[in-house]
Order: sequence, then structure tokens, then C-alpha cells
Amino acid sequence: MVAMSYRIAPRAWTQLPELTPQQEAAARQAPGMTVVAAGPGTGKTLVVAEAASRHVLAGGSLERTVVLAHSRTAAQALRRDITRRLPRAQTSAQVTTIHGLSLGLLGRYWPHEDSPWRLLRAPEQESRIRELLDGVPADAWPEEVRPALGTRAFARQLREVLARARQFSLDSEGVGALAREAGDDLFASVARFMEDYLTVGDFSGTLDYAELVYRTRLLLTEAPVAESVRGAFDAVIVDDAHELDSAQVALVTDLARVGLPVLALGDPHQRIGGYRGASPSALADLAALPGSRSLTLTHGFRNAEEVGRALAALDSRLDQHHAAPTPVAVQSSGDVVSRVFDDESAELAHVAAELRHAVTYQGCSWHDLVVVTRAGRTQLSAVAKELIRLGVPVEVSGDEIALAEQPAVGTVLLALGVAARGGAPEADEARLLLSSPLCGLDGVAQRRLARSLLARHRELGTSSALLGRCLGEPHLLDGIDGEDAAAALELSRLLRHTADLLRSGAEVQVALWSLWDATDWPSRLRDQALHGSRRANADLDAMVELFDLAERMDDLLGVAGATTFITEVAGQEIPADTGRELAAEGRGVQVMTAHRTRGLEWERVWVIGVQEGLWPRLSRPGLLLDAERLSADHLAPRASAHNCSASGNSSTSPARGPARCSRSAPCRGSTARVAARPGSWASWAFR
Ligand SMILES: Nc1ncnc2c1ncn2[C@@H]1O[C@H](COP(=O)(O)OP(=O)(O)OP(=O)(O)O)[C@@H](O)[C@H]1O
Repeated sequence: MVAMSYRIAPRAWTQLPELTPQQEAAARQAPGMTVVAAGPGTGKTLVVAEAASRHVLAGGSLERTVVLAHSRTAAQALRRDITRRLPRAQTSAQVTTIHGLSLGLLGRYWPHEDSPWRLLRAPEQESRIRELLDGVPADAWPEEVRPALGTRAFARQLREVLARARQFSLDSEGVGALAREAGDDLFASVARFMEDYLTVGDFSGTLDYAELVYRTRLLLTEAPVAESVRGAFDAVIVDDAHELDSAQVALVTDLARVGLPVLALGDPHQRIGGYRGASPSALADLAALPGSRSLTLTHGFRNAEEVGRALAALDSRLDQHHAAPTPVAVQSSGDVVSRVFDDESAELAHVAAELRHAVTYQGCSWHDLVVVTRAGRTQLSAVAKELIRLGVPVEVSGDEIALAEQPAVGTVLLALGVAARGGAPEADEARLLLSSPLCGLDGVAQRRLARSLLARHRELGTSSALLGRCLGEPHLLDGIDGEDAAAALELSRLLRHTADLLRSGAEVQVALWSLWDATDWPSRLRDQALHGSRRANADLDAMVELFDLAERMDDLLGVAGATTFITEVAGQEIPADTGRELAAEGRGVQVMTAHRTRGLEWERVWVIGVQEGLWPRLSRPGLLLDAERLSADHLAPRASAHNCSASGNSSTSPARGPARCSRSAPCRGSTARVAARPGSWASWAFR
């Protein structure tokens, strides 16, 4: 296990910074396409905010300037940034994501007949794919993949392939033609499946993200639409253009082609969104539009010199074709260290000790510090819990915790799962449910109830076994007086009632509501939230998202629907762009996954769990259906699929030996081996 700790110089400006001549040139509006390729912290986002606000100050209007950010949170931050530059109250800025813009254009120029187009999020898309796979005869697929057809992994890989096909503007015929050319049976089946998938989407008025962009591009090929779009907007500004996938690049290029001035800024070496298909050549492709202007920004304002040097060393290992110039750090000082610890727990113990030290002796506040961990929300919660246990106050943004791991959601899903199986929980489930807010029996109350059960049914087993059975066999509670038995009986009835609802084919959201609304738990949470409880607020937010999800998956019915729903929620590992994307409040050390760190700044950063082959993961073994094959085999060769942003992978793995990046990373000294836990003599002996 390895931790890297970056010392990053604090932000010194409280007022709006003055633009450098390079930034000035970039912020000046020019016709056609302007592409700014610039390294980390060089002021790209600053230029976006300046360019948009200058447009308004020069007499334009914000509604006519489209500003595109990579996520809703980034869009919100940019909106704030732009409006604070304007002297008077302006109608809110058109800052959105490329999907937001596409949905707006589609709704305006290509409305669905019955109801507005609805976006399918990844879990819903996967569940639709699984349903369709269910209905297709197995012999429609090559023999080698048939055993996998019913699995979640196959549906996920198929979803990626479908999305990638649309990103390359391929329809089912296009995929079929490529498959024929390559003699690829598997992709021939994918092409047939794609046809069904698109037809069902059309019929139900739903689109996935890739399809949305594809259709918007089709729209812009119509002359009247192109003309209307040109009349509706004055300019398009794209932040983080390196996050665009091929279809999005093409859409932005189309906007320039219809006559809108486009300013796109990005860092060709940052590709955090690679897992979503971000194109390695996004900026180069935008710059390839005839007549486009290419600019660079060369001063790095974020990182201190030492950090900048370390990043530059990592950066030099990436493909230098179309690379942005290495930023020259404006601030000196800084520190980069890389160390190898014995194991994960020793690593966290050291990091916790350093976090406390930074606050106690180095004048940092908790919110100046961040611990960056591998993607995957399960790992993140474990790290957060351990740091809390080690005495570090921790903040995790709501959407970084898997929905299924939110305590309130976990309880309701457990009850839903039990109801889907008829309403009788297993012994351990029963104990969890009895102690949950759905029943509220604490340890003492449960022991009391268990003793009463034993006194009445000694011949049936131990007190613990009887407690485990009482919800499934409520007659065991007959004749037992007191609040404990009454509460258990109430819960048992609730589980049966929900089971009946599911058996009668009720929508999953109805069953969920029956569980949630039956007790005074929601009103208790509401009261606690009103009194400032963050835990209660987080629980309520998570429940709102759960219901939101259930509402959108309104085609899930009955027992089978409930089972699918539970699996879907459990499988949501990548943070979605949802309402739970909350800003942290600055009361603790932030713990977050790498891809959430984009554009944010801290004084000190710990990147933990870096391990060769595991994180960053440069290849994806074990794929039956690899979306990369659409690009690698069937399309023109692209840049290396290995995407590596210089973010802290200069590390070693004890088992595998030093990773390539770290061996020459210009960290002060070499990678240090730190044995044992902090405070023990051994941990210092090896420094
Ligand atoms: N001309 C400037 N003078 C002073 N500070 C600046 C200047 N330009 C940028 N900064 C500061 O540098 C930091 C990074 O700026 P910004 O976030 O705009 O960079 P970026 O290139 O978008 O970063 P990223 O690599 O995360 O995309 C911010 O704190 C910003 O205020």
C-alpha cells in the first residue's frame, strides 16, 4: 500500500485574479473554433468565466451564451463564477452539460409525440438491456457468450458497446457492416440487438446519453434547425473539453460549423472521464476544423513548483502528440513524497497521524486537507469509517457513498428484499430489522423480548433462535404483552402487507412507500433534520433519491421487479450526476474518489491506495464484450487506450515492485519504505 502526499501551495487571491496576456487572448471572442490546450491549474476555468461575463459586459446576454461544463456540479460552480463577475442581476447563465444542451435542443426541435423525451440513466439502461436479452433466443448469440447472457456483467458490457457505437455515430447497420467485414459474430449479434434496443427506446420516448447526442447531431444536419440554432445563440464555450467523447466532439464541431463561435478549453493529458469514453484526441479533433485557432496557457497557478515538477515527470511518459505545454509554476516551494506502507491499515494510521499533525502543528484547517482514494464507493466508505475511528473528522459528499450503503436506504431495501421473498426474514435479517428504525428495539429491548419468547416457547429452541423467528412466525408473539412484542408484531404485519402488495404485482415504488410510510420514522427524521442533524439530512436525501430511482423505473412490478430494483441499487457504484451531489461543508477532511477532485484545490492532498495494476487500472481484463474493440479493431487506430492523468500513481506495490511512474518521479528522495504503524520504533527506523 502506498500513500503520496502532495504539498500544494495555498490559494492567495481573494479577489478576481488579473488575467495574463495569454489568458486575455483566450478570453477574447473570435469567430469560428478556438481551441485552448493547457495544463493543470493554468486558468482554463477562469478563462471560461471571464469569456462568458465579458460577452455580457459587451452588451450580450447570458441566455445567448452556451457554457458547457463536464458535470452538473461543475456547471453550478461556473454559473456562480460567471454571475459574480457581473455588476447587475442577470438572468441565470446558460451553463449546462452537453447532455443538458442536447435535451434542450431535442425538446425544441424534435419533441416526442406523447411526452417529453426521458433520459435513461445507466442502471435503468442496464435493466432495459437485461429485459431485452431475456426476450431474445439464446441462439441469437454466439455459443461462447450464451452462458453469460443473463448476467449483470454482460448487460453492463453490452451497454458500453452500444454507447460506444453511438459515440462513433454508428447505427445498427453500421455496426453490422463492420462486424461482417471483420467476420465478427459477436458484434453481428450486437448489431441485431441494437436495432431492437433503439426501437424500444423510440417507442417509449426514452433515450440514453449516447443516443441523445447522436440525435442532436442528426438534428443539426437539417438546414432550418441549423439556422434557428445559429440565431438563438451568440457563442459556445466549453470547459474541460478533454472530457468529450467522439460524438460530443463532433457535436461541438457541428455547432461551430453552423456558424457559432466556439471556445473550447482542455488539457489533453487529463482524461478522468476515460471510463465513459472521453476521447484521447478530443482537443486535437476540435482543432482539426479548418480555420480553427489554437492557443496555449503556460503559467501554472495551482501547484507549487515541486508538485509541478512531479506532474511534469509523469506527464512526459504520456503520448506527447498534441500535449499541452508543461505549465511553469508561478509559486515556488511545495513537497512531494511517496511511501510504501506495510498494509492498508498501517497506511491509514499514518495518514490519520499526518492529518492530525497538519492541523495541530502546521496551521492547517481540516477542510484544507483531502484524502483521495480509488474510484468505487465501497472502498471510499471503508476509508472514511477508518479515519473517523482514528479520530479524524471526515466529510464525504452524499453522492460518493453508494446509495445502497446509506443506512436508511439499506434498511428499506432489506425490508423490501424480505417482502419479495414472502415476508419471513432469516434470523440475522430479523435481528437487523428489529433494531432498525422500522421497529426500534435496541439491544436491551431485544433481549427482553427474546426472554419473553423463551418463557413461552421453551420447547422450540433458544431465545436467540426464537427472536430470529418471531417476525416470520408472528404467532410466536401471541400472548406476550408489552411494547416490545407489539412493535415486533407491527413490523411483521408490515412485511406481510408489503409481500402481499408485491405478490399482487404492485409497482416497486408503491411497495417501498408502504414500508417507508408505515411508521413514524420519516417524521422523526424530518424533525431531526430540522434541528440540524446532518445524518438525518443525509438519510432523507438518500431516500428521496431512492424514490426518484423507483419512480423512474416504474416498469418494475411485483416480486421480480423488487428483486431487480434491489440488484440495480446495489450495483450503482459510480457516482451518478444526481441531486445528492452535495457540496461538502468544510467541517472535516474531505475523502473523495479521484474523479471528483477535478478542478478543486486543497492545501494538502493524500492519494492513498495507489497500487500497480490495481489503481490506476490501465487495462480491463476479463471482458467478454469490450467496447474498445469498436475503436481499436474496427476503426482507425487511436492513441493508446492507456489513459493516465498525472494524479498520483507514481507509486510502488509491495507485491509487484516499483511501478514505472514512481521510479523516476522527481519526489524529494526516492520512494520511502515505512514499516509498522505510526508511533512504533520500527516506523521511524525505516524512514
Ligand atoms: N492570472 C491568474 N492570476 C492569479 N491566479 C490565477 C490566474 N489564473 C488562474 N488562477 C488561479 O489558479 C487556480 C486554477 O485556475 P483554474 O481552476 O481556472 O485552472 P484550470 O486550468 O481550469 O484547472 P484544471 O486543471 O483543474 O482544469 C485558481 O485558483 C485560479 O484562481
